[in-house]
Amino acid sequence: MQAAPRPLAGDKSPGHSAPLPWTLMNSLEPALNIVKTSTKPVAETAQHVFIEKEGITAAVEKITLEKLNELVSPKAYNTEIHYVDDGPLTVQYLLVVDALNFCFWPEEELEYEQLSLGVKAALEEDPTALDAENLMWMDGEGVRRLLRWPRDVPLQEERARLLREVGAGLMSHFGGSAAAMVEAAGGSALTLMQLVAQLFPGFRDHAIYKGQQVFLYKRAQIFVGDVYGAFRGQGLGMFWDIDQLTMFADYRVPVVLRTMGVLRYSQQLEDKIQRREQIPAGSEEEVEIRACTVVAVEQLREAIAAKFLGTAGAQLPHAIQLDWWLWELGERERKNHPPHHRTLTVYY
Ligand SMILES: Nc1nc2c(c(CN[C@H]3C=C[C@H](O)[C@@H]3O)cn2[C@@H]2O[C@H](COP(=O)(O)O)[C@@H](O)[C@H]2O)c(=O)[nH]1
Repeated sequence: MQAAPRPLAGDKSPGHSAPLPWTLMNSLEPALNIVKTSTKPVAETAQHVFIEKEGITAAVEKITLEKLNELVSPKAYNTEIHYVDDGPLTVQYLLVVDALNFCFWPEEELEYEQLSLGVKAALEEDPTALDAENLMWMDGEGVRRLLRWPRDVPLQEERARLLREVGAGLMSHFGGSAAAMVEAAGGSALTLMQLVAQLFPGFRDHAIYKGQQVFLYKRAQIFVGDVYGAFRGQGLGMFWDIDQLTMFADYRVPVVLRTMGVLRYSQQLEDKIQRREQIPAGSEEEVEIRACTVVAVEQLREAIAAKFLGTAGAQLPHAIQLDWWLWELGERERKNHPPHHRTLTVYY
């Protein structure tokens, strides 16, 4: 695999003065995939959530070559509900959306689409709406207006703080430009993931599970996946290691994997979720749900690779393309599916 181009000493790419150490770290260590490596041991010892081999086999059985081609098509990314102009403003838009892309469930009617369409409308109304210097002054009322919601949105003040954090981080490192931050990652998805998590604490989605640090980096990864999807893998969306990203550990996909028989919860956990009891952020149950979801999608991908090995015309979907399929399925079926787990958090 071609390593990311290493910035030459004194490289003066726009937005910063010296080569970024994390680019070197990731170009030297593309295998240093902290999400994959830290979620595996959780899945191996989990006591509340279990990955069912039979479920994986049954799910892959149903995937035809035609379905496979659908999963890898550029149309797999939903551009209807996003601002997409093939330019730097699309990157600014995606960073703002993914800074707010969490915890809609306390508001029954609020879904991800309200967020993506609300920010899109704000940008179409005022192209400077997402400029870093405006984000730096964002307040709770400004967030409610962004989402065009009739009342306060869940964690409204936190969402405002996270946007201020993005505005300040972009101003201090990349002249206010999210596109300059993407360019600084040198075409490496893992480098961009690390860069976002290092610059903006709100994206540093991790937990301590039985003393071990577990990285999920859901919003950092979804931002990279969204740039890849919105630019259809070209230009600013071209990442040589995009297949290193995992699925995005949210609260919708675990439900889909349960209905497919891929994930099984302990009776005790199932009862809590059925009672709509909150599962605390960082608890063993929460971390096991998220880590097992990541590992289960990796195992789905491996089983798909084995099934279609040598099949003419078959292209292996990236974990993020499997994610988009599972998430869209979960969104469509959410009224018929069992309840998702409810964790109050800024991470997903
Ligand atoms: N795993 C995964 N989680 C995702 C997404 C997206 C948006 N992606 C779309 C955009 C472009 C692509 O084409 C996708 O269609 C949102 N979420 C998460 O879901 C939850 C929201 O759920 P609900 O309350 O029902 O709206 C919340 O945690 C949110 O962060 C995804 O793609 N994957």
